[in-house]
Amino acid sequence: MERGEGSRKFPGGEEPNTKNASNNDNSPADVGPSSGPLKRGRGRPKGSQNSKKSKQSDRLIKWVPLFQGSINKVNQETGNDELVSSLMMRFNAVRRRLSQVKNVRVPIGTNFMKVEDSGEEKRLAISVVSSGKNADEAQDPDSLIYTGFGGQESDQKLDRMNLSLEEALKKKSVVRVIRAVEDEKRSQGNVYIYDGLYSITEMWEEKSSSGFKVFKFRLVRQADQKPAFGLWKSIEQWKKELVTRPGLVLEDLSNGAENLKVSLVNEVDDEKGPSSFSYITSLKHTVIDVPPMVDLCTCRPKSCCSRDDCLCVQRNGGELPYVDRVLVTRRSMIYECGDSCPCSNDCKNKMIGTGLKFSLEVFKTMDRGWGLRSLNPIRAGSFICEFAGDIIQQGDEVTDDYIFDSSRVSKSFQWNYEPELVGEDASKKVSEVISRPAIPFLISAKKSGNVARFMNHSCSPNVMWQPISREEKGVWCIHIGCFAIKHIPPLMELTYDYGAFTGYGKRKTCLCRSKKCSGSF
Ligand SMILES: C[S@@+](CC[C@H](N)C(=O)[O-])C[C@H]1O[C@@H](n2cnc3c(N)ncnc32)[C@H](O)[C@@H]1O
Repeated sequence: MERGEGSRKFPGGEEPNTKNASNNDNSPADVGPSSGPLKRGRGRPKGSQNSKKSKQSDRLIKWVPLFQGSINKVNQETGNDELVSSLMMRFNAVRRRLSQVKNVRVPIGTNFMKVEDSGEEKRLAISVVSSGKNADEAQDPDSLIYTGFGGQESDQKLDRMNLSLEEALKKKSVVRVIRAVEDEKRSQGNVYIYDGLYSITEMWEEKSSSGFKVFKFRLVRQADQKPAFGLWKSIEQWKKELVTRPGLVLEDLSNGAENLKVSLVNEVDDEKGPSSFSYITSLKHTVIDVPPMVDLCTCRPKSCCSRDDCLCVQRNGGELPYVDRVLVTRRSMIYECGDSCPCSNDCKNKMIGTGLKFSLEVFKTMDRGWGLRSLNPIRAGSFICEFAGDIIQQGDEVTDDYIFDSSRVSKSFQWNYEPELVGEDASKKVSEVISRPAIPFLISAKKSGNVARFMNHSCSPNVMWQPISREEKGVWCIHIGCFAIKHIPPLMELTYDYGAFTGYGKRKTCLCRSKKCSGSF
């Protein structure tokens, strides 16, 4: 049944393509990107256990003008992709912050609009969010049988949502469908996929397992739409049996070096793989953090990772950089617990060296050689991989295509949350500017490297890099961690901004196809 499933919690942020339904009768609107989130949900009693959250929402309403301040009138009218993307990033930063305080709900149900019909006002269903919990809904990518609304302990009535779905059937109008799949990374979570337009082709009544009348609606996906939910279903199958993946060249490019297989796929031409290199999982030579730090974390195993006890966490301004394995604040340097810290490997302040979290795929692009993507959806802020390779000494001649240069300046973007938007002290703001290290460092992944060497450049990237320092055998060493800037759906190419050309290597013409492409990198 759909009812009650809206209370599923999503710590750590929103899912790719998640929609929040306004006018949703089923579950209270909450913090989310659409018009719904800032209102208190209808039917939620004042002074209930949600009142704390309502206060938080009220605080948000107060600060909305600040949020909108940077959008000029023309853009408010027309919008544009870049602006929407940047707004979503700011919104998600606030959401990440609020998720640290309280979990976030995604409503399940139907969205409707009011229409005039022969002088009568009617409700017409326009979108449906399916939980996928009902056996009929879970499997078929081209259709689903949707259960109507009503209590589980009485007959459903032909009113409100059920009436709006019946109206869409009568009018032969389309509904937008959002379908859920289980989030394999979080036992309590779902990922919501926008699956395009469906028609309601049939409606009937039947008895539920508890003996009450329920309405059922058959929804059929309209033809000639790109697969969305269907693609996720195919990916589920490939992950179970990699050999079924079309274009598979190699099951594991890392040859067992990584904790998860890195598949190699070519659906474009006959090339059998990239030129050879040694697969390593971390930086071969370490870069010593300057100035060297001598203090090591002294916390005891059980108390490690907390704000007060852990010296490493205190170096991060007293805040844990990761919450639920998601990077919550980007800084010039993040200090992780290291070799001499007494904490275990699942310490909340350790990310580097903990292995891949997503099934990654190196694939042949149409025109930029090989690229990298994931078979799993990736939440904004998730750690993707380290940039592994050899450290190039200053003064060495650098000519290869696999250079990571920390002195390149990338386009700035707003990723950290803005304290004033959640009513917090503005002085808590952490600068977005990743200050360039005193001695810039260069990594070459030409001879030795990992999956990061396949990440192509984009002027509108979905991955960012973050310097991370941790103690290894008594010295503090810098690593480069790659994190998702946005929620990234499966099979979307992972790209980062290489930054402005500094003279190392060759300047190249950019083929990223972003609307904001600067032409070269
Ligand atoms: C670090 S490698 C990335 C992996 C590479 N595509 C491969 O096949 O091994 C960087 C090189 O990829 C190509 N490349 C990356 N991003 C590109 C872009 N936006 N436009 C054109 N070529 C790109 C360029 O040849 C660049 O020197």
